[in-house]
Amino acid sequence: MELQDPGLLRQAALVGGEWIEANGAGIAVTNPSTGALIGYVPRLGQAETARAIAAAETAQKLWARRTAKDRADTLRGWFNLMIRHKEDLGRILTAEQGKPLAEAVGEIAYGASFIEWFAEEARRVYGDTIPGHQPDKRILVMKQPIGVVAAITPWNFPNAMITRKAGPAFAAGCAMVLKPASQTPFSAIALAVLAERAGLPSGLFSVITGSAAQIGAEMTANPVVRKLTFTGSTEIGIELYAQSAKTIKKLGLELGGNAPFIVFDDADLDAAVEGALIAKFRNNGQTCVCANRIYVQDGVYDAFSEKLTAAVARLKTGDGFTQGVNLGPLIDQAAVEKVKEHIADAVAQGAKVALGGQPHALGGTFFQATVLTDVTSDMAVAREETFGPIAPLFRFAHEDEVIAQANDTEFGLASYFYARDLARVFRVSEALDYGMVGVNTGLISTAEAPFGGVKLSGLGREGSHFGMDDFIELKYVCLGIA
Ligand SMILES: NC(=O)C1=CN([C@@H]2O[C@H](COP(=O)(O)OP(=O)(O)OC[C@H]3O[C@@H](n4cnc5c(N)ncnc54)[C@H](O)[C@@H]3O)[C@@H](O)[C@H]2O)C=CC1
Ligand SMILES: O=C(O)[C@H](O)CS(=O)(=O)O
Repeated sequence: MELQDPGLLRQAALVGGEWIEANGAGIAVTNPSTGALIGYVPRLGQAETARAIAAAETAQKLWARRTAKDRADTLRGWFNLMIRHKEDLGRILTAEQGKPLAEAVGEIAYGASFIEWFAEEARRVYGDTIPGHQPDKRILVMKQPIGVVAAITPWNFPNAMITRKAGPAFAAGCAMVLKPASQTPFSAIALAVLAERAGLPSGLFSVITGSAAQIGAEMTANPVVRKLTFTGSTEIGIELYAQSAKTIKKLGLELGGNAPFIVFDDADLDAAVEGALIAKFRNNGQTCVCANRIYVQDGVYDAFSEKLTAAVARLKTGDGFTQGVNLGPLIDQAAVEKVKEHIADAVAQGAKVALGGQPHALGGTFFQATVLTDVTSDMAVAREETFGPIAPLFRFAHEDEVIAQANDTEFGLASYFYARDLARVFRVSEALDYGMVGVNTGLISTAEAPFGGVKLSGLGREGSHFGMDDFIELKYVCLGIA
């Protein structure tokens, strides 16, 4: 891989301030576009995780004693390095995850924005004084870092899902032990290389590669870990939630989604098509906030369907390093099988393939961008998160009908709708049972806003000033001044 700074691609893990080299063994990391070997990372487990947690406990105490300004300055230095190296970080990300290079570099900027945002938030963690309940009492409320944080992150945003956690954690004065996804560890390792260069103290940030079950077991059982923050499937989130019960950890869970995307009769159709393209096809449909179900009101169904199909037909699928490619490969063969199953199930129940529907001629894990029409709520694609490039169109007649359909899921992460009537905008925003609502936009994720869901989509919020709270404990001090 051609990098301006080859030192960013390290075949090693960072354990308590010490680099453990893979030395040509361990977990092989391959390019999902070509199958080519990128390199190896060490196959570590419980012992190394325990060592990293112990080092984090020591480093965190010293880090928390620094001034907020000092922590902010270090984080800003990390941000500056991420931006300076964003092309290299993007190339590493495209190589191991597959998304088009422009989109990968965009993720680096998005990921860096969390470090920038929380460098600023670090200096605004304010406590409270409250009028005493007795003449000789004074009440203080202190905000202190929760301590050692364990983080487990997914392959689909191998940079931003880490910084969305590391930013507030380090800003608050915490330490972090991270297990990245085995498919995309090099993006995490490159972040650790830059964190060291930025002056993050040794042991404060560890990146452990290896057995997810063993590493996760230590993270959830070790009482030194006071918070676990996880982004990934609901299935694994539930497992980790249960594993954390015995040590009563604070949990941050960013889990699966099943986002509805609703187009009302009064929508701006061209804007709705543009919004549907980004909400559905960003990262080739491999995001938890992707539009999973597209509901179109009767009066505009045919026009919207025609416009969307024409726009999707213009999307180019291919290797993320090829100029002009919009959609990369799916992450693995299992993802391809799930897309095929959803299409086969829908067609068997009466849906029609308006575009695509087949594995791409490029082979491997490339799949045609697909538009399905006449989709109904009985089909698997309506109930399960596809995590791939299928745009299923559902027809509806009335507002209350589509709200009921949109909310008929155990997930509650992102939702979207296009309408111009102001009363409708408020009615529908309030009625959708989701953590996030995009109105007349298909792209809502930003460091300034609280990202997160309800129901089986998780717990807590990441980003915005709310994002600091998840890494802070409140301490009530009752002062007797008699
Ligand atoms: N809500 C959100 O922000 C996001 C949700 N997701 C969801 O995750 C799924 C796709 O991402 P994946 O990475 O395949 O999810 P996944 O849940 O299989 O893996 C996520 C992370 O958990 C680790 N992991 C897996 N089993 C584990 C165990 N037993 N103990 C400890 N760690 C374990 C994996 O190695 C990876 O690092 C989709 O359902 C998607 O919706 C993915 C990204 C963001
Ligand atoms: O992992 C994901 O899907 C991200 O949470 C989506 S986003 O934050 O990049 O929108």
